[in-house]
Amino acid sequence: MAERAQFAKMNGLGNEIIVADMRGRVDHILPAAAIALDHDSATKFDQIMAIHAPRRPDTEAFIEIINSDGTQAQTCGNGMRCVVQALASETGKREFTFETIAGILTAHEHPDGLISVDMGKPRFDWQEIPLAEPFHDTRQIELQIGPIDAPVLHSPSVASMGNPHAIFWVDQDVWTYDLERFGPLLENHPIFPERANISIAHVTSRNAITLRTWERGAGLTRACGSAACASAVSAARTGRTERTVTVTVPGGPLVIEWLENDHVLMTGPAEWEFSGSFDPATGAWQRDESQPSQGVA
Ligand SMILES: N[C@H](CCC[C@H](N)C(=O)O)C(=O)O
Repeated sequence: MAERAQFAKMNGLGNEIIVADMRGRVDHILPAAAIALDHDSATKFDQIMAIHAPRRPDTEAFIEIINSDGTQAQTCGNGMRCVVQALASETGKREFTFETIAGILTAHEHPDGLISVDMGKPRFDWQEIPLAEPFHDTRQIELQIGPIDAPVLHSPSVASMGNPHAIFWVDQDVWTYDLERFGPLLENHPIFPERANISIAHVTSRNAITLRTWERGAGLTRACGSAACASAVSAARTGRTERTVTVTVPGGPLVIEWLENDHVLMTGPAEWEFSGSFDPATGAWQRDESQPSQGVA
């Protein structure tokens, strides 16, 4: 059995996050441990954010992101806010620079407790999303689901926020679509060689979008920060909205700003639930006896 690591169960607008403290260790959280934690109702999660010691001197930490099916993700906006809240309460710092497998991210905590994450630049090139075949205009690609002559969802915009996203635009309430049924089919469609996060987006004004997401490797979630970013930039780029929008996901609102320097800034809350320790090899865990701090260590 590996030595136990500390974790905090948190959420970002209902996106279920485990922030795990893997600093000072050489092991990594195994897929089997992630799957075991997800199968326990108390620790059921959408992503684990594993904080490892920095690999680069200009960063606070290297963050590994693990979906509930044990696969890795390149980015997780809601999870990054949880990491910031955990480290801010541990260190008193408010500004952070992190490394993920997708690159460098910066984030800061505001005095009111909301957290902004600079999610980097969106990418729209079909090879970078990636798609399996060339589409020169990714504002709208040929893909549909449902009867051929009356598709239920069709012509999504596609974008990468480090991870792949497809956004289907609808003009009715997003809850009227059976995303639980269509999500897995679209996530695994051959057009997406690395699978994709699948969202349904309803633009309700020049500054507002309502969004539901079926996440790659995690299924239906109450919030997906990178999908909120991908839908905001895709809405602006197709002329549907301005560059600053409130994206309301099932868990609540996120403010997304597509800045002049092409970076996408996401602002929203994070919430601490409880802490414990776990075995990164098996997922066996226990709750801390006392719950004094809101940090992760
Ligand atoms: N919940 C995350 C996204 C996780 C992405 C993951 N499902 C993948 O790309 O595999 C977010 O807030 O951005």
